[in-house]
Amino acid sequence: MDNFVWRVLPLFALLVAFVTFFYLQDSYKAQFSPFIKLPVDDDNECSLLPFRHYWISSKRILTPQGFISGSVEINEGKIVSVVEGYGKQGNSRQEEVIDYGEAVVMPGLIDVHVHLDEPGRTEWEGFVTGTRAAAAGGVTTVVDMPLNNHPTTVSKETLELKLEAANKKLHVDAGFWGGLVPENALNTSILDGLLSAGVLGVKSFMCPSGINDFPMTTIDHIKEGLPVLAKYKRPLIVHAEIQLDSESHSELKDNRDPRVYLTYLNTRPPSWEQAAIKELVGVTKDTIVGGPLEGAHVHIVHLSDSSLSLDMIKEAKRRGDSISVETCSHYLAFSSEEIPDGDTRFKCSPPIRDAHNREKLREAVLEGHIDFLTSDHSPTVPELKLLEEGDFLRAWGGISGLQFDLPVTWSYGKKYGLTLEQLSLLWSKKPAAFAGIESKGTIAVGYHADIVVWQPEVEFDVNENYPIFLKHPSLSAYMGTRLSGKVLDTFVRGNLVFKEGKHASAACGVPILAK
Ligand SMILES: NC(=O)N[C@H]1NC(=O)NC1=O
Ligand SMILES: [Zn+2]
Ligand SMILES: [Zn+2]
Repeated sequence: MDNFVWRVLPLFALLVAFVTFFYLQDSYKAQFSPFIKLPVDDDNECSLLPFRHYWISSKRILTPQGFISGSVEINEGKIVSVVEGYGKQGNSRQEEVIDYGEAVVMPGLIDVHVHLDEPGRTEWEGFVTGTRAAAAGGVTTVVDMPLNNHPTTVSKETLELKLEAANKKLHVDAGFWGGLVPENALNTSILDGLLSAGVLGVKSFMCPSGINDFPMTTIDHIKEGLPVLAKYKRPLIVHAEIQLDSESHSELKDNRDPRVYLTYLNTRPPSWEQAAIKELVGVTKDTIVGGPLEGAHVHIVHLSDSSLSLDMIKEAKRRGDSISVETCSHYLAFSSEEIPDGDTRFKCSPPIRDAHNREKLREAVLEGHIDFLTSDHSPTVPELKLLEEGDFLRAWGGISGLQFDLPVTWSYGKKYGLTLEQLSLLWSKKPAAFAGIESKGTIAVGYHADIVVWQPEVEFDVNENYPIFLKHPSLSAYMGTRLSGKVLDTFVRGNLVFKEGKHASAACGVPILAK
């Protein structure tokens, strides 16, 4: 008997030591250890805060009922109470209250249109740089596009590659769009597999995408895909341009200077957007309640043309089609007249059009005809932007903007009458509802504590000294501009992931998969 005790006792002691060690490790990591209450060393940590239960207080907190002065109580990543009255935090301990004074506390931005290009083209962007820049800009969720990465995300297997590539690299949360291409449109079991695997919807191009393994779809391919999407109640998002090579454009070709922006602008007239949208609204009429495509939804990405294209979308909405539309920061900020010769940072498709078009687009935003805003962050390597040659015709089309979503749309928006309340709906609540991630985008009880704290009145210059966290800061379309709206701190599910220029060292964003 004695013998037995002496044999078992050391083993038992060893087991207790092991269990205690791992318990302490884990609870230390998760920051709710009952033993350790000291501020954590932030190396390898998700949050720059030492606690999981705390209060954020401010005189300007944006809630669904408007601005309040008060505090938001956060516990384990969620908002557990919103209390009116500045300085009243119930029975909180002083050190667990972060007081932001006059700074605005707002839902984090949700940018549902970014190309982070991983796997396969990390030299263009990548999950680490892209999501660090997002966090620095107050963007707490991104939804990544199925192309510019290689292979493109067009099947269950390629989505798995993307998820593998994103593992431990996300500094904010990320959802993923799949791609609708002829192959999976004509073999809907592949499309079914992609949707079952959790993409939030699928994206297609009605013109060449610029990426070889992402071929364009015609309206017939789209008609094949929509019933499958209807079954899952997930949107089809469309790059709506159809290449029309009219004679007047071929005449222009002989005599054109590729360094002049107008040369490029003339190659992609509004009629391209109009042709695509005309075909799309011919299909969305069947999405009305009781129609043969009920449950399907079509979303038009990056609308640039604010004339006939917008009229057709408005008319389709009026008759009850399930259709929505986004525009991007750069179409609201810039006009073709201002783009300097050779400055290919501003090349994108559809192109940035003239100031009159921009005014009408801004009006449409104010009047609620544009459902939400995105960046269409689509960078590349400097060599493909051909900045030296300044050749608008051959340069990569895509604008780098992700880090500046908030200050750009605010700086220009406030000049044409956009309010902070409208801005927040356009960047948080509406894109959350659209992408089916409704646990996000609002400061109210039960929602994820995804929050940006910023100072709308503070101006700053975007120059070589400004910390841009993207892979290629020099490609930023906002380099050289003065903007209003300084982001102080960013919280993702309660983790303080960015504070006054510094990131939490661990990447604790999670992939968002549709069920
Ligand atoms: N492939 C890709 O990212 N294309 C994007 N770039 C752009 O300017 N418009 C787009 O659709
Ligand atoms: Zn596009
Ligand atoms: Zn895009």
